[in-house]
Amino acid sequence: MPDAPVIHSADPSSFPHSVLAERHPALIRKVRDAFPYGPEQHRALDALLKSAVDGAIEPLDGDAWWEAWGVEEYVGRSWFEVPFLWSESYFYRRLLHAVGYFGPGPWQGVDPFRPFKLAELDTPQAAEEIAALDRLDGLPVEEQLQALLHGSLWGNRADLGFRIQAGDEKSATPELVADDSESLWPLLTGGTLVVVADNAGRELIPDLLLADRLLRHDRIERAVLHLKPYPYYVSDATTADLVDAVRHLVAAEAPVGRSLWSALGDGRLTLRAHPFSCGPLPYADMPDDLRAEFAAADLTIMKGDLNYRRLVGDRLWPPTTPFATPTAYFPGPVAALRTLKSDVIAGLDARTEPALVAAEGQGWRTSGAHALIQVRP
Ligand SMILES: O=P(O)(O)OC[C@@]1(O)O[C@H](CO)[C@@H](O)[C@@H]1O
Repeated sequence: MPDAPVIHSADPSSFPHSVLAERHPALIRKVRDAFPYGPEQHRALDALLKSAVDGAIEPLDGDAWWEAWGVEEYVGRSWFEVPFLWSESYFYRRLLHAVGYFGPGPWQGVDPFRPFKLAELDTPQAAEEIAALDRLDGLPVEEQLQALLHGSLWGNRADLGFRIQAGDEKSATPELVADDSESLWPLLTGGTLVVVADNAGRELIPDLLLADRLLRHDRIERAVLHLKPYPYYVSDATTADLVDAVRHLVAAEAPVGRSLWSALGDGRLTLRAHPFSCGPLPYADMPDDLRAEFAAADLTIMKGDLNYRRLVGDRLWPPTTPFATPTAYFPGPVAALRTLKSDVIAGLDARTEPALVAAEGQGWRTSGAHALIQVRP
């Protein structure tokens, strides 16, 4: 595979630098304000705040996965010197340690982001997504599925980490910078669809609506939903968030709630929470068991910005690099549904990037105003 520079955070004018220097401290303060933590956690959060801005990577004692993922190699180096993908992921691990998530103790398993995720389920926008389902029923199946695909795509804007920093961007240039959806439908002919989920709440609900319709119309026999094994990037969906979402749909008396409940019960919809889903590495480095799962699927859909970074590698590709190039290693057909919230991009045609730059400078890469559907059959 051709190489492109790995993204780091050292340049103070860069997007990754702003995530480490601004987004992470703001998030620590937000989490601290949301819970009546004790003195031990306050001390640990203060220490993390200091470390994240001007400290060095410390060991994560007794954490076998992180030892395998290179923590030893980076110990003692500045957070800003190591790959951006790695240091961000490490930040979330450290934040969970600071609040006692891994225990033992009374705060073990208490998700520090849960209040923010739950609030999302009660927004008017979430209610509108459910109400819109009734209007879909009268449409031809193809149109229903296309509408739900777009719902799942744009649901990715509902990312709480991103909204700690960003405004509500509007764009003058076309919203979809790449759209391979025509190559996606022929891959859904009755087999297994893997969805590697991203955010809970307003992104997970449309993902579930799409999976339910595909099952109902026999476009797939089985869906496998990959969730995070622990809280991550603020709003990433865990099993607890999936349960909240399905219970929310049932409580709203939307028939899809019961339909999902029974699909979970009879195995047409199954859940996974692989440790690598919270790993700091690109999917090119995935372990063999995960590779075998993706290889067995008829299609894997990667949701969201972080999964895109991990799929193509967190590198500054020339934007016209074909999507098939950095995804060539992936063991089966793969699609990315993503709103653009970081510098990484591949698979644009020759006219798109100059048009975006002329209209918006480099802001189009990170504003969340644009999205893509890319497929490598
Ligand atoms: O994966 P998601 O939820 O779509 O986005 C995650 C995100 O907000 O976090 C990173 C910066 O903190 C970027 O990759 C991206 O903007």
